[in-house]
Order: sequence, then structure tokens, then C-alpha cells
Amino acid sequence: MIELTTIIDGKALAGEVEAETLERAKKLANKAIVPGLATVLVGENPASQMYIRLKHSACSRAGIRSENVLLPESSTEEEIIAKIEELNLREDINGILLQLPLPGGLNPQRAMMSILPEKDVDGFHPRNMGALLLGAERLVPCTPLGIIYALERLDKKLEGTEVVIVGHSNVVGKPLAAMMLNRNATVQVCHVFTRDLAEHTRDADILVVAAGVPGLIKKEMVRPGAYIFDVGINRVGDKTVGDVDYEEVSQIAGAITPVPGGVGPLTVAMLLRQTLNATEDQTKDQQ
Ligand SMILES: Nc1nc(=O)c2c([nH]1)NC[C@@H]1CN(c3ccc(C(=O)N[C@@H](CCC(=O)O)C(=O)O)cc3)C=[N+]21
Repeated sequence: MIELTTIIDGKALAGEVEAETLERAKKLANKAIVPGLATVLVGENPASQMYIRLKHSACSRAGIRSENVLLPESSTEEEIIAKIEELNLREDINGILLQLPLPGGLNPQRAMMSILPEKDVDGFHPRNMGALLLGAERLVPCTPLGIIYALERLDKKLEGTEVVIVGHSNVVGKPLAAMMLNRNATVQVCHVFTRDLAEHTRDADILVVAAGVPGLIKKEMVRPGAYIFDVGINRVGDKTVGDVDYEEVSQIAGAITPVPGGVGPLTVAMLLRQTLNATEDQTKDQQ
């Protein structure tokens, strides 16, 4: 029997989420409410500039008014926080996103904590992270949410499955591990200090790779039929590749996300969704 590999089309799924978000925004428009997202970009990192552009064009397709606040590279933590506090007070701003990474040496922790938890559409505030860990998910990080969303759309059950996550970052690995535990998966989290990576990855029914190492995951490291989510975005020459050797691994995977066109667009789509969630919550009394 020939088992076919499902290519998880993140772009197509994102298109559907955009349409859904636009519908929700139209409903709010009847009450004269327009969802508003503010992004804060510090400095001139070209990759960050590109991601910010992607987010704003998605907003414009999905009925969300968005603006970018550009702060100079030389900004202090206090200056960033002062700007965020201004945005916290504005009624026309329902979501605030501080683009990471911050330039040289600036610690994002305090700035992220200054975002009102109900406007924290990235889900990075300790209050939202704490709620997530306690199994009471509110606003959650967008990349993990995009992965959960895709699995739901594929009708992949999570309860009792073996999930292996490669990478233990605050933005992907750690929150995704908590979200998978909340859905009763068995979770292993691997990282640079893991002794034998392949020994773990071969267990995975669902393998999520967010390591930033091109071609890290080879065919021999993957269980046939596994669902593979490649979070990596690496520039190799003039090409963008993930952390998974796509050529090899797509031959045996049950499903796999391409790079580009996989997890990236899903991440942006979840930002739209969460901005709508935040807006609806904040305007409950007006509805
Ligand atoms: N506060 C904060 N929130 C974030 O959500 C956040 C962040 N900071 N910092 C950087 C990462 C990265 N990120 C991506 C979003 C979309 C694509 C995306 O749509 N990429 C396209 C194009 C890829 C390409 O060609 O470079 C794709 O994968 O198809 C990628 C990466 C959000 N991030």
C-alpha cells in the first residue's frame, strides 16, 4: 500500500483564517468597532521589517486596522515601555505586539510585561504564560497556536499521542509543550544539550522542530507516518529552508509543513485571530 504524504499548506489555511477574521470584523463594524493592532519595532533588522510588513498586510485583508510604531535602534528600555504604556491607554488599540528580537543587549522581559495582558496578542506576558501553564489558556503564543490549529483542521487527535519538540525557546518550545500537555499528549522537549536527539525524535507521532539548524532532521530520525512541523527559517545562499531535510523526510512523513508556506503563514493567521479575540473581549459591553 502506498501511503501518501499530506503537504500542510499553511498559506491556504491562513487564507481561510483571514476570511473568517474578516467576517468577525464585519460583525463588530455594525457596532462601530474596528479591531486595532499596534506593532512596535525597535531598530532596523531587515528580517523583522519583513515580518512586520507581512503582519500588516494580513491585517488589511482581515478587517483589522493596524499601525506600526518605529523606535530608533538606540532606544532605552524606559522609552520602549513609555510607548507601550501610551498604546495600553488607547481605546482604538486592542492588540499590542513588540517585535523580537530587540536590538543589542536590550532585555525584552520588562517591556513585554508592560503590555496590558488583555492586549498581549503574542501571549508572552507572564500572566498569559502562567494561565497557559495552569491549563486555562487565554491569549497564547501564535506559532504554537498555529500548529495546534493545523492539527485540529487535519482532524489529528492529540490525546495519548507522542509529541516531540526540538527547541525549548520561550516563544515556541516551552509554550507548545504546555499546550500539548493541556491536550493530554505525552511530551518530550529536546534541545542543544540533549544527548541523543534521534533516540527521542523517532518516538514522535508529531514532531515539531524549532532549532534554527538547517537540515537538522534526517529521514532516519523520523517515524514513518509522523506529522512534521518545521518552524525553522534559515537563509542558505539565496534560499529559505527549514530545520528539516524536506526532500528526504517528506518521503516518509504522514504530513509535513513546507518552508516557506507552512508554519510562518499560520503564525500570522493566529495573530489575526487573537486580535479579534482580544477585541471581542474588550468590547463585550458594547456588543
Ligand atoms: N513579538 C514577536 N511575535 C512574533 O510572532 C514574531 C516575532 N516577534 N519575531 C520574529 C518571529 C518570526 N515570525 C514569523 C512570522 C511570519 C513568517 C512568515 O510568514 N514567513 C513566510 C515567508 C518566509 C520567507 O520567505 O522568509 C513563510 O514562512 O512562508 C515567518 C516568521 C514571527 N515572529
